[in-house]
Amino acid sequence: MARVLKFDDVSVTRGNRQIIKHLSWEVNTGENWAILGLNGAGKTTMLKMIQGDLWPTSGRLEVLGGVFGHTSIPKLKTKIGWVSTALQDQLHPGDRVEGIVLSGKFASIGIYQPVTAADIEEATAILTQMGGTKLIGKPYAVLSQGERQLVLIARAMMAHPQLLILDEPCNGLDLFAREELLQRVAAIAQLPNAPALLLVSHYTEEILPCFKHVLLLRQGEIVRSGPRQRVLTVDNLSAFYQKPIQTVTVRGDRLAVYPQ
Ligand SMILES: Nc1ncnc2c1ncn2[C@@H]1O[C@H](COP(=O)(O)OP(=O)(O)OP(=O)(O)O)[C@@H](O)[C@H]1O
Repeated sequence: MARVLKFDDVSVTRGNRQIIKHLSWEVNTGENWAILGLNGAGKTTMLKMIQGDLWPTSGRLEVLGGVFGHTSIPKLKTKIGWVSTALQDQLHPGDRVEGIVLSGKFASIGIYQPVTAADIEEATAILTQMGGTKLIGKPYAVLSQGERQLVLIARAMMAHPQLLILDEPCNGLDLFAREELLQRVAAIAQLPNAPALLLVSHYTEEILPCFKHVLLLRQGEIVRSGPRQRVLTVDNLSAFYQKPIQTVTVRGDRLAVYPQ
């Protein structure tokens, strides 16, 4: 497949307000993108569209080779991994970690289909690979925020996704849990059959070097998009936030941004 997704003049209207405005954007195979935007910019709306939970009011949207209106959304969902605190809210508190990971195979909340011994083996292997062996057997409700995010990533990987959406995955994580989670994301990017990664974050320092493309979204419109070196400049970011900012480069290629 040559490309992962393509927004072509996509708009979303709610009431008399356009919350996504004539958005055109393309993610090609092999690209990982980060999306930055202040609260209310329309990031969640974009992600909901990509997963087929919300349809464009106008325009054309293509995700993993399927054009909305001509493709099966339930089938599409099985190819997309989704990690977000919104998904955490939908999980059943009493479900055990291994069951949650297994449910990723069916893109369901809970398991309603037969599970094979190979499935169980794979879920255990994924959890082990991610350093989550100690979580096996624990109910979801008792997990820390960092552990919950780890389980969601493992769940997403269970489906062998072609696209992995990370919607503010570091929300609520302490300093060390955040770095740990980011390193897991970096490891996923290195996998031979790595999914395309789409990260939504409020913090530029979470944009790991594996995210070589960045989109800046403001009030439903793309302000800038393209290779990170061209987008993440002091001038662009000051113009984007409409406030003077200063930047500090941390941990190699990661950029921390502060108001001046
Ligand atoms: N169903 C809806 N009806 C009316 N307005 C909506 C609806 N859904 C979203 N909006 C509005 O659209 C705008 C974009 O919302 P969205 O949740 O996509 O922003 P966001 O960039 O994800 O914000 P945040 O960073 O706070 O999560 C917001 O102003 C929101 O109030």
